[in-house]
Amino acid sequence: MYNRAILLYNIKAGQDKITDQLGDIVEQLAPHVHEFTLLQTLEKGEAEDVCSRLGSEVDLLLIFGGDGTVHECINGLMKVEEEKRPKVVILPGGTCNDFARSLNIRTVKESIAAVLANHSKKLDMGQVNDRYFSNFVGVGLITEASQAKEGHLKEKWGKLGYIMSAVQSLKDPTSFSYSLQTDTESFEGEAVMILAMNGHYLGTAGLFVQDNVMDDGKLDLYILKEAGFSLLKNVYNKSRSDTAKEWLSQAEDIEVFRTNSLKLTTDQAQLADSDGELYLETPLDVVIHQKAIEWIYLVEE
Ligand SMILES: Nc1ncnc2c1ncn2[C@@H]1O[C@H](COP(=O)(O)OP(=O)(O)OP(=O)(O)O)[C@@H](O)[C@H]1O
Repeated sequence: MYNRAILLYNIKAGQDKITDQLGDIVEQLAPHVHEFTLLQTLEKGEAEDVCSRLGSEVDLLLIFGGDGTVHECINGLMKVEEEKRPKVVILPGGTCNDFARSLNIRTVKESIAAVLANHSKKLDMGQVNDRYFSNFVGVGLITEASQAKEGHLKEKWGKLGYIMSAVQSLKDPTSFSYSLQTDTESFEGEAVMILAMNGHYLGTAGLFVQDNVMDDGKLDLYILKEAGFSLLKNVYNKSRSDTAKEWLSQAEDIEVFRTNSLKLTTDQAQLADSDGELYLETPLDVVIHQKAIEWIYLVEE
C-alpha cells in the first residue's frame, strides 16, 4: 500500500485522449493508495516544478505523458534529496514513450500491471550541463528528427513512422567537426550525429549494445559518421517491431563506447537534443548519476 501518490498527466502528449483513461487507471490503482492526487500539468515547466516541490512528500509518482513530460519530471525529482525521491512509474501517453520502452512498458495496461506486480529498480540518470535526462542527449541528425516530430510528419505518419520518415527524407545530413573527451579517451573528427544514451530506445527503435544495463553508471556513446547514415536508415526501416537488436555488430561507420562521462565541443555551436527536447547547445558536459531514481518496470515473460 502506498501512503501518498500523485498521478501527474499531460493532456497535450501523444494522440490518444489522456483524460478518457484516467477513470480506469484510478479505479484499478486506488485500492493500493491511501491518498491519491490527480494533477494536470497545464504548461511547460509546471511538471518540473510540481516534482521538485512535492516529490519528497509522496511515495509514488505516476507520470502520464510522453518522453517530454518524463524529462520535466526527472528534472524536478533530481532536485529532491536522493533518499526522499518517490518511486516512479510511466503511463505511456506520448508519441514514442522511449524511456517507458526501456522499462518494458508499452501500454497503460502494462503500467498498471507493473504497479500491481511492484518490481522496481534504481536506475542511472544523465546530466548534461545543468539539466538532467532519462533517455539520451545528442547533437546532429537527432535534432532534425525531433524537429520533424513536432511538425506535420507527426500527423501524417502517426505514432511509429515519423522518425523513420524524417531520417529517410534527409538526403545529405550535415556533418560537423567535434572534439570529444571521455573518462579514458579523446577523439576528434567529423560526424553527422553524436548520441549519449542512457535508455535503450530512440524513436521507438531499439539500440542495444552488449551489457548496456541502466544501473552501472555508464552511458552508451554513439558516434555516427556520414558513411554510417545509410546503415541508420536501414535500422529505422527494420525497427518498427523493435527487432533491430543485432544491427550494431555490423556497423563499421558507427562507433560505440561505454563511458562514465563526456565533454563534447563542436567547431560551431550545435543545438542539442535531450529526451526529444531542444533547448541546449554545445559545448556539452555530460555525467551520469548512478542509481538515482527508483523506477517501476515490467518483468518480461
Ligand atoms: N509541463 C507541461 N505541461 C503541459 N504541456 C506540456 C508540458 N511540457 C510539455 N508540454 C507540451 O506537451 C507536448 C509534448 O508532450 P510529451 O513530449 O510528453 O509527449 P509527446 O511529444 O507526444 O511524446 P514523446 O516525447 O514520447 O515522443 C508538447 O506539445 C509540449 O509543448
